[in-house]
Formats: sequence, structure tokens, C-alpha cells
Amino acid sequence: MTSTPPGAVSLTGRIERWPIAGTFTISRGTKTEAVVVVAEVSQGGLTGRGECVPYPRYGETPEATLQAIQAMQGPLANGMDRIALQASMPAGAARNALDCALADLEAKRAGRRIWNLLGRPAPEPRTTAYTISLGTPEAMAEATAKAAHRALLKIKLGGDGDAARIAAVRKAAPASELVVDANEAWTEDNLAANLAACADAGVTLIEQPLPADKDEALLRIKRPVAVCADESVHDRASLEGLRGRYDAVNIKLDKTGGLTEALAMADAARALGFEIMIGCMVATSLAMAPAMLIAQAARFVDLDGPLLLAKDRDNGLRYDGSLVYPPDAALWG
Ligand SMILES: CC(C)C[C@H](N)C(=O)N[C@H](CCOc1cc(O)cc2c1C(=O)N[C@@H]2C)C(=O)O
Ligand SMILES: [Mg+2]
Repeated sequence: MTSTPPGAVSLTGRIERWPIAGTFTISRGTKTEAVVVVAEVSQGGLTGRGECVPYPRYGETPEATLQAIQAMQGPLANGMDRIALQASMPAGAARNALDCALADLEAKRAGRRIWNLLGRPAPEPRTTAYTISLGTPEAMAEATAKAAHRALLKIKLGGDGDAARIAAVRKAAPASELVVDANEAWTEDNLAANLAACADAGVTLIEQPLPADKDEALLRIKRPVAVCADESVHDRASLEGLRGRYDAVNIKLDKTGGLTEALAMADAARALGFEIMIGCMVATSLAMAPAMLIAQAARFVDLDGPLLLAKDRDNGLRYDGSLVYPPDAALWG
């Protein structure tokens, strides 16, 4: 156990489990709970918090993420700040929790909101997408009909039979804007047919159709609907390689390793001509709150994690239908 000098920043971390209301299915499998890792940094009686979701797709586990967070106890006690953190840990879930916790602590120490400290405009409410879980066309149409009053729906797809799913969902929600997310489940062979099905249904955006290591086909095919990178994009360093393949990028703080890199990445992505989606994993409002700063410049906001939970944490973000409001200081920032 490391002892903390008086006045220094101290750190605690923990794994939390938040039940999902029902289940949530994407092409990679079904989930019944959100497993998140929380970092808390304290100094002078004030505590900053950050939450992340480790993603097995990128080789992350909750246990290893917690260990990586706890390994920063010494550097933090020795004065490492949020800026120095960027070079001390790789981009990913662990750095995200710490980066957001340090930002929260900075705001609390200054007695100001984090957007004022960062020189960004105060966040406004934004309309979030609402996600429809992967299932049969009939089950997805039924779930979609219940959400058809929402302005923006994100439809999870799975490969075989996606044209039928897309058509069924469009019929069930004639007025909603539709984004689809294949989570890498399409192939070069079914790409053209699935793109055409999306165009026919008036889909606005297709997220990660092909596996991240097999997406060169997007360079060669005419894209009748805009295509967004998710699993193919992580932080600023990955943007350049996406030119010509993708029209938009899904920025998630668990991939960028926090808000600090996410803000820089959003600026860089816009400069390269990409549209921005701000995305999330299944998580509580503590993980969504910092993402609300990126949401301000995003064409697509996908911050519906808490809407899928049986219960959100105290002082959670206010959701009024699909309108999501900026965080109170009691939650974060
Ligand atoms: C509440 C929605 C799921 C959040 C968002 N709208 C969304 O669609 N995000 C997905 C990421 C899906 O989340 C997954 C997938 C997975 O295979 C495993 C996990 C999670 C997750 O949140 N926790 C576990 C690790 C997207 O954009 O792809
Ligand atoms: Mg996605």
C-alpha cells in the first residue's frame, strides 16, 4: 500500500455492476448488466469522479482496468496532473476514468464549471439517439414501434437478414431519423446489398459496417449513405487512415482515454472534414456527463447508456424523452 503525503492527491477505484432493464443485444452478444470502473481522486476534502467501461473487443477487462488505474496512485501523489496523465497511460478505458476524475477535481478546486476552465461554451441540451437491440425483424419492429415517437433511433444490426430488419424498422418508425450500427458484422460480399437497403429505407448513417481490419472495401465502393467509423477509430492518431473510407467518426471517451483527448480529437476530425458522433457504452450518467461537452459539436449524439439501465446513479443526467441535459455539479464537472 502506498502512503499519500499530506496535501497530495489520493486515489481509489472500484468495479460497479448496474443491471440493465431487460437485456441488450448487439452482433457480439447479449448483456444483462453494465460493468463499469469508477476512479475517485481526492485532495483537501474535495473528490473528483470518473467512470469508464472496459471493452473486451480492445482486450480490456474490468480487473485489468482497475489495476491500471490503481498503478497511478504513486504518480498522482507525486503531482501528476491531467495533462501529464496523457503521456503516462495509453488511450483506453483506464485513462478515461482518471482523466475525467481529474477534470472533475479541477472544477471543484476552482469552484467553477469545467467548461469555463477549459474555455468551452456552456453545454446545451441535445437530442440523443435511442438504441434498438438486435433481434428478429419482428422483435425489432415491435421495440421500434414503442420508440417511434423519438426523433433519432440507432438500430443494431447483425449481418444475415439485415435488409429485412432495416425494412421492418423503417415501417415501424416512419418519422424517426435512423442510424444503423452493424458492429463489424457485414462482409465485402453483402456490403453493396446492405448499403442499398439502407438507402431505400432512408437511413442517414451506417456505423462500422465492416470489421476494422477489413474495411478497405469502403474505399472502392460508392457510398449512397454516409458511413461512420466506430471500432476503426480510437484517438487522433487513427483519423488520417480513415480518409476516403468513412464520412464520420464515433468518438467515445473510453476509446480516446478521456475528455482531454476527445476534445482535441473532435477539433482534428472536423478539420479533416469528418462529421462527428459522440457515442457511449452501457454505463451510468457519470460516464455520459463529460461526453456532453463533445455533444455540443456533434452531428449525432448517442448518449443513451443510462436509458437502458434499470436504475441510474444519484444526481444522474436529466432525460426528457430524448433530450439530454448537461450535468449538475453534484454529478460531475
Ligand atoms: C446503451 C447503448 C448500448 C449505448 C450506445 N448507443 C451503443 O450503441 N454503443 C455501442 C457499444 C455497445 O456496447 C457494448 C458492446 C459489447 O459488445 C460489449 C459491451 C458493451 C458495453 O457497453 N459494455 C460491454 C463491455 C456501439 O456504439 O457500438
Ligand atoms: Mg458502434
